[in-house]
Order: sequence, then structure tokens, then C-alpha cells
Amino acid sequence: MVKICCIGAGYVGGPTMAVIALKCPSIEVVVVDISVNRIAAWNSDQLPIYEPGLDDAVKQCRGKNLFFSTDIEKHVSEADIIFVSVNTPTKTRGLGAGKAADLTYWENAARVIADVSKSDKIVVEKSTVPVKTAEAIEKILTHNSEGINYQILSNPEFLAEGTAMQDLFKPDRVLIGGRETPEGRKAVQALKDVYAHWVPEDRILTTNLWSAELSKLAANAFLAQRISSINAISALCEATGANVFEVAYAVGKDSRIGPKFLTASVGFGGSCFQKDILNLVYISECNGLSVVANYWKQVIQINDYQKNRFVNRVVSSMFNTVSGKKIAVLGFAFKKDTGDTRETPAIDVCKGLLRDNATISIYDPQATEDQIQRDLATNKFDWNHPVHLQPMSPTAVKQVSIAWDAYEAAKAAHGLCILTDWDEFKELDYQRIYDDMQKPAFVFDGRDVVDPEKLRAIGFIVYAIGKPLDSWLKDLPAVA
Ligand SMILES: NC(=O)C1=CN([C@@H]2O[C@H](COP(=O)(O)OP(=O)(O)OC[C@H]3O[C@@H](n4cnc5c(N)ncnc54)[C@H](O)[C@@H]3O)[C@@H](O)[C@H]2O)C=CC1
Ligand SMILES: O=C(O)[C@H]1O[C@H](OP(=O)(O)OP(=O)(O)OC[C@H]2O[C@@H](n3ccc(=O)[nH]c3=O)[C@H](O)[C@@H]2O)[C@H](O)[C@@H](O)[C@@H]1O
Repeated sequence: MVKICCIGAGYVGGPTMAVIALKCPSIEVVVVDISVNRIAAWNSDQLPIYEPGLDDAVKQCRGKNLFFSTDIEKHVSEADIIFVSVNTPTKTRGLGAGKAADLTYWENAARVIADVSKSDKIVVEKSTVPVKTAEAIEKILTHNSEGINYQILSNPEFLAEGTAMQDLFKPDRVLIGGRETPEGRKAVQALKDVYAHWVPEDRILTTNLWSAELSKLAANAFLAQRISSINAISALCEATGANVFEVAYAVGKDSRIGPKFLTASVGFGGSCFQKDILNLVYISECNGLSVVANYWKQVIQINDYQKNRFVNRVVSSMFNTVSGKKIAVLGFAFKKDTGDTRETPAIDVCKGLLRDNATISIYDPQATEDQIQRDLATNKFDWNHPVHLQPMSPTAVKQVSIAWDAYEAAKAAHGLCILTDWDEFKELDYQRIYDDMQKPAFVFDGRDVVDPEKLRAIGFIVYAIGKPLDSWLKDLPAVA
């Protein structure tokens, strides 16, 4: 029986291994992690992450050919194929701080592999890493253990949260990079054989190591670039009276452009887009390509601009101050159908409103109170280190409270900001919300959730990103 061990039981390690176990009953899969709590949760009825369809998959194979454990050494030493799916956050200090990837977690994992391996291993980079990481990992492994053959493969993951299970069941492509040697090709074939259990052969692409590593960074950069492009246009739409959703529809109808990833928003969030672009910027700079680096930096600058613009719209609309005013925030997760709040634009928007001394009441169907408070108290870039390495009880921000539903959040509020595209926000009784709010009642829609005209008919003053402005907002500055 082939044995797989995955180091890192997070958003990628958990779902990807559950799908491998489900689709390959003849393979034993063990997911290991340094976090005792996370592993305990994977072994319980309350999985550590919310992802539609994940519970079912885990329940079907846990205890049969899928296991979760903290005994990293045992399972690494027994495995034939080791996936490494640990965090690769942005460095917070030292050389490359604020840009380069912090490979501490990866290096620690590699050192454990080197320490405990007694047989040949295929080591698979599942984490998103800078180009040439495989070379560094190879050095750590070969310099620390004798007589063992390691084949390093790059097999980046392209799943998106909220749709992870369907992305894994039906991937657009699986990408495997390996050394162009007989041993390298054999390792690539071994990993191909795993995916071939359910992925059609023509969707399994093989490349050299560096192409695979770079393709992952490039894919995320291209996706984020589309969002920043449409968000840049959204500002122009507000200035001209065009509607960004009509523009996106018209632009996306061109089959060369396509309709996806053209939804204007308060900004992209999530653990990877910003981190991976910063990484690309850093690699470009390190290779002396400053023009290339500056080009990609713009994608992040537009994203920051969009979040700032939203905050400024809120403050300027509400008579240039939100001091002491209650603002309801609907949605804190970085997108719908996930409880993940990493790099969510809601953090920047809430921090912006808090700087102006607002009082905030937040409702999100999945994000927990503890996580929200932690996010608002954490410095930029510290968030993406494992939760167990972060302060256990960060000081709660006292102007922030968490509500159990949207109506409670909106009660007596002056303004309401929609920051995540949860479907349930479309179905709310906005008349009831209006009746309970202070007047004039403002709605700021950062996610194309509400129909501004319907809300205006109720009496709200509405700002919706990229859509024609209320007469009240027309003369106010978009960016203060
Ligand atoms: N979250 C996502 O949707 C996607 C993430 N990725 C990439 O996958 C990688 C992992 O991301 P996530 O799963 O979101 O991170 P995560 O933070 O959810 O999970 C990483 C896990 O690794 C564990 N860990 C860290 N060092 C360890 C070590 N030495 N030994 C054992 N366990 C260790 C941590 O405790 C944590 O539970 C990152 O490189 C990310 O860029 C790629 C595609 C999608
Ligand atoms: O490397 C990663 O971590 C993953 O990053 C993204 O996946 P994810 O961040 O989970 O979610 P997306 O659906 O890409 O959304 C990212 C952010 O962009 C926003 N977005 C997305 C699409 C759009 O048109 N407009 C827009 O504002 C979302 O609301 C969200 O805040 C990519 O889509 C995945 O392919 C990739 O594997």
C-alpha cells in the first residue's frame, strides 16, 4: 500500500488529503501538524475549517485510509510520498521583510524529513513557494541525511476556498514539476498515478520544477490583476455615471477576455493573493527586474486604494465623521462560504473606521468573535503565522462588538457596510433594518449584494461600489 503523509493540516492540507483518500482507497493518507488543537479538531465532529462538502468527505474515509496525527516523525518516516503544505507567510522582519516569503515553517518541515527518513522519499511542494525553493529544500535534505534519495516535486494547489471540494474533484489542471532526470521522471509518474485515480490524463500537466513553482505565483497574480483592473474601472464608473457591472459584462463577453474574476468589490482578500504578488515582486527585484516588480506592485496598490476609497466614502458621506457613530458591518470573512478572515478587506475597512473613532457591530455567519478580535488587534503580516504561535488572548478592541444576526448588528446604527458576499445578505428584510436604524440611514455595499434602487425606495442613502451615485454622494470626494 502506498503511504502518503501530508505535513500541515490547514485549508490546503486537510481538503486535498481528504479528496486523495476518498478517490484512492488503496492509499493510506496521514495528515500531520504541530498544532495539537487543529489535529484534535480534524478528529472531531467540528472540523477546524468550514468548507462546503468537506465534512462528508472526511467522514467517509477518516479511520479507514485517512488519519490525522501529531506524531509527525512516525508518519514522515513511514511515508513514500510526503506533501508539505505548511504556511509560507510574508516575512515580517529582516531581509525582504514585507515582501519575501518566510520559509521558516517549510525549512523546519524539511529538517524533520531529513532527520527521520530511513528510505527514499518523494517530497512534494504543495505550499506556494518562491521559484527555486526546491533547490534549497534539496540541499537541506541531502546535506542532512546520507544514502537516501529524495525527489522534490512541485505540485502547487489551485483550489479556492468556499469551492475547494469541487475544485479538487474537478480541477482545471493538476500541475507537477520535477527534475528532468530518470529518477525525477519516475517520481513525477508516481504522483501522476495518484491523481490519475480521478483526474483525466489531459488535465495533468508536467513541467520542469521552476515552471511549476512560477506558474502558481503567476496564476494568482493574473487573477488578482483582473480584480484590480475592474476595481480601477469601478472608481472611473463612479466618476462618470457608468455602472461597473454593465462594463464588466460587456468587456467579459469578449471571448478573449472572458467573464470570470471581473466582479468589482471592496478589494480582494484571502491569505494568498497579496502574499504571492509580494513574493513575485521580491523575486523580480532580486533578479534586477525593477520594472517588472513595479508592474505587479500596482495590483496591490489598486487593492489598497479600493479599500481606502471605501472607508473614505463611508466617512465623507456621513458628514465627514463617524466618531461615536454605530456602524454595522455585515460580513467579515474574505469571501462567502468560508470562515477564513485572513487578509480580508473587512480588517482594513474596520481599522479605517476605528481610526475615525466609529463604534462597530459586526455580524458574519462563520467568522468567530475570537478571530475577528484577533484580526483587528494584529499587526499587518503577523496574521498568517499559525494561530497557536499568535498571542492567545489579544486585547479586544473595545469599540467593536459581535452580533448574532444582521438585524441586531444594524439596530440603532447610522450606517451599514456590506463587506462579504454571503447569499443570506441578499435575502434580508431591509425595510425592517431601515426602521431600526438612525436616520438618515446609510448603506455602503462593497459586494454588489443589494439593489440600490430598491433600498433608495425604502429611504436609505446608498453607496454601491462602481454603480451610479446617489445625488447626495455626487459632490463628495471619493478619496479624502
Ligand atoms: N488557503 C488556500 O486557499 C490556499 C493556500 N495555498 C498555499 O498552501 C500553503 C498552506 O496554506 P494554508 O493551508 O491556507 O495554511 P494554514 O495556515 O491553514 O495551514 C498550515 C498548517 O501548517 C502547520 N505547520 C506549520 N509548520 C509546520 C511544521 N513544521 N510541521 C507540521 N505542521 C506545520 C500549521 O500549524 C498549520 O496548521 C501556503 O503556502 C499557501 O500559500 C495554495 C492554494 C490555496
Ligand atoms: O493560492 C490560493 O490561495 C488561492 O487563491 C485564490 O483563491 P481564494 O483566495 O480562496 O479565493 P478567490 O475566489 O480567488 O477570491 C479571492 C478574493 O478576491 C475577491 N474577488 C474574487 C473574484 C472577483 O471577481 N472579485 C473579487 O473581488 C474575493 O471576494 C476574495 O476576497 C485563487 O482563486 C485560487 O486559485 C488559489 O489557489
